[in-house]
Amino acid sequence: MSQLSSAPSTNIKVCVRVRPLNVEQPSQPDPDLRTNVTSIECWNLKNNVIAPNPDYDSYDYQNSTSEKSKKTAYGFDHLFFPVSKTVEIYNMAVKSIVAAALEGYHGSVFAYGQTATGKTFTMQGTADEPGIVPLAVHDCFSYIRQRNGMSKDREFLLRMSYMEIYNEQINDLLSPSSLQTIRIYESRGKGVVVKGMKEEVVISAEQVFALVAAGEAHRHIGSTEMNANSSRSHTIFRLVIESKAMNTNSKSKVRVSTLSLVDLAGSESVKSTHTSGERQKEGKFINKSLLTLGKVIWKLSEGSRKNLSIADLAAHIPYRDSKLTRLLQPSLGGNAQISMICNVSPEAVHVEETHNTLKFASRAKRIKQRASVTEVMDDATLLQQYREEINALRSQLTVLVEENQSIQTQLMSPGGGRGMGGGEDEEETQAIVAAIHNLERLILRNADEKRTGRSGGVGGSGRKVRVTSGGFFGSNRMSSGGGGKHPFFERVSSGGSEGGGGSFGLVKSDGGKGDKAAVNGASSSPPFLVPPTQPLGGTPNDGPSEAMNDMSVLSTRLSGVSVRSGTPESFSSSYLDSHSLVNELQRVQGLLGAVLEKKNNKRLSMGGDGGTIGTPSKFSGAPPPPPTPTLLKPSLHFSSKEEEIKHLRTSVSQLELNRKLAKADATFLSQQLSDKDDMLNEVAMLLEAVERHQEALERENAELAEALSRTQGRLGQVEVELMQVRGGGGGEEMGTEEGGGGGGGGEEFEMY
Ligand SMILES: Nc1ncnc2c1ncn2[C@@H]1O[C@H](COP(=O)(O)OP(=O)(O)OP(=O)(O)O)[C@@H](O)[C@H]1O
Repeated sequence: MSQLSSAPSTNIKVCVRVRPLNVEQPSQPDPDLRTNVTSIECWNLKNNVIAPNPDYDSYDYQNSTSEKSKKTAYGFDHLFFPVSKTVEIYNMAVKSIVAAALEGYHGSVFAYGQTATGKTFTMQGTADEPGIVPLAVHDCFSYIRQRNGMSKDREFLLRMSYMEIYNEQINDLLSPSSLQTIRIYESRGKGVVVKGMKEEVVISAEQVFALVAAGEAHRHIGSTEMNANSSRSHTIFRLVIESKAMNTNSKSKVRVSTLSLVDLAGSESVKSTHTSGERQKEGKFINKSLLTLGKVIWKLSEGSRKNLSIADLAAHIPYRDSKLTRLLQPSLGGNAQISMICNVSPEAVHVEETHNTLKFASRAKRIKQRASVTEVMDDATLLQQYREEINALRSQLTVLVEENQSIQTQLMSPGGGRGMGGGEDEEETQAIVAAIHNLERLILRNADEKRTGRSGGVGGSGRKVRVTSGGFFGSNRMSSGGGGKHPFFERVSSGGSEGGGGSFGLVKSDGGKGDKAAVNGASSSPPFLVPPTQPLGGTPNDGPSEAMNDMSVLSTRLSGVSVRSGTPESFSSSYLDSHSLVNELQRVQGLLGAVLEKKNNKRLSMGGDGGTIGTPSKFSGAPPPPPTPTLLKPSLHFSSKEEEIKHLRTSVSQLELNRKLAKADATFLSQQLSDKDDMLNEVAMLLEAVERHQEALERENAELAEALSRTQGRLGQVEVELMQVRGGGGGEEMGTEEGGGGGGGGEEFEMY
């Protein structure tokens, strides 16, 4: 693995979005709020600064807010007023991260804030106002179609996963019924690895939306007094992006990056949400993990302030204290471009929560990151595997075509049995062509306009397109709100799936027809608009023709390939545990093997010359075609029947031997595979033990550090007291953790 280029060290980009007071009837005192100044309840918003409104005179506010809070102002990279649209936030704070992710830099976007402040509204959006996730997904695909920037003349393979952390348990939203347990472990060289998460190879924005919509049906949502559709879990949508230069040899380096879009559950107090029972339990888990995230952010910001190196810092950051921070460790750990969108409510009743969010945001703003492009030269990248398989299939095709031609020539020659078997040959050849085509269509290219569709990106000038509705969110098992929480994805989902367990066209193989329908969004349900400007309407990659699709199961099974992977949160190179892919390829190869065998037999019966038939690919699950039994060769002459029978027997036993060898090979290989699995399990167990040990050591360390800092604090106090006793007084105020300082531009506010 090599780090190609490193971006300069930058601070996390932090912006704050103030939600409207009343979303049903948004009325604002000032029509031009975006760049102007306004007061909303107890807050003054001015450009990128949010400060308490000294004139706000409610009794509750005056009595419930500390004097210090009333005088603390906060400044950010961007402050979005209640009238701001999500697309503005996207353009300002997220778009560049998406572009960088496609160029090889890891990127993460978080929505953070108190419950009901609009995190999900921001991340997912509605049909009228698409959120960060749909906007980013659209941009990804349109970026690939464009022919400029660092991605010029590159080919891409994208795959997505969708997960939630609910009550400290990671759930795979793409495969909710899977028995596979998801494990996070840290491995040397690979960093934090999530094992067992399903990943779907994706080729269009619509496919991603359909998958997310399917995942939404399984997300935990519940009603609280503050939010009828409150997320009870943190959700992480992630795209893994592999890309490599086109037209270079197949072993060229592959860039691997990830784009993580995180919708955190909201912090909540039992007092305001009035939860009890299950909701209260969920709330505790949410608050606990957010507290750990707060600690991690605080320590990271302190580390950046003191200019500590990432390695020095890593040992002292309590990533392991929650699944959330563990999963986010690679993003927060330095090698990613990050945007944090902090959502707040302007209501006076939530003023203290808003202060807490703003403090969190201010700390996050101090964290420095240095992202770099990761390039790997590795067979484990899916892109590399696909390319090699395509090459192997192409070689087989060439051989097959040559074989066909020679058979045809013989058939056409006088006495050659004209017209026999032509249709079958054609069918077989096309089966391989379709298999190649199906693999090819999973690889997206930016230099092939015809293949990848038309241009136009989010916020750009392309035409709007319609996809179908047909939602199934009413069946969300946790939703108490009837209509579900996420109207955008609800609407883009095509082909409803009641009860959450049905098929979603794109992911399930249904002979290719589900694929096509879902990608095209074709259905008779009423249409609606998806995020602006994405010109879809058809498959971005023109898939194989219907005729080809129908010809053979070969051609359909490879689309929508799922990979269950030990995916790298650390974006490492050798993480693919792509059993399903390999199985699929083995199956295809098996079928091709059978095709070749059939062809061989046909040729034998015609008296062909028994030449080589293709090189089996490395995934070949079928034994190589049997050697041509020489007894049938016209050149052989036997002096007697006995001699012929003897020869026949030898040939039969030779064939039997070949079969046994092939079987032994297969057994040997599968034994090796299972040994490897056992070994991996053992290593995983060992790693877990080491991890536990490390955790214990870290806890011990943390306790010692705390004791040390208490002692130092006490020492400081003693020194101050000593100075006071001596009459020196010190004069200076002791700094708090927040540090004060700054003096808010001559006003009576202190900038946090
Ligand atoms: N900027 C906004 N404009 C219009 N409506 C908004 C805005 N922000 C939030 N809302 C509305 O407020 C309600 C609560 O928003 P949302 O569910 O997104 O909050 P949340 O922060 O995700 O809450 P939780 O943490 O409980 O899941 C929703 O009905 C949403 O549509």
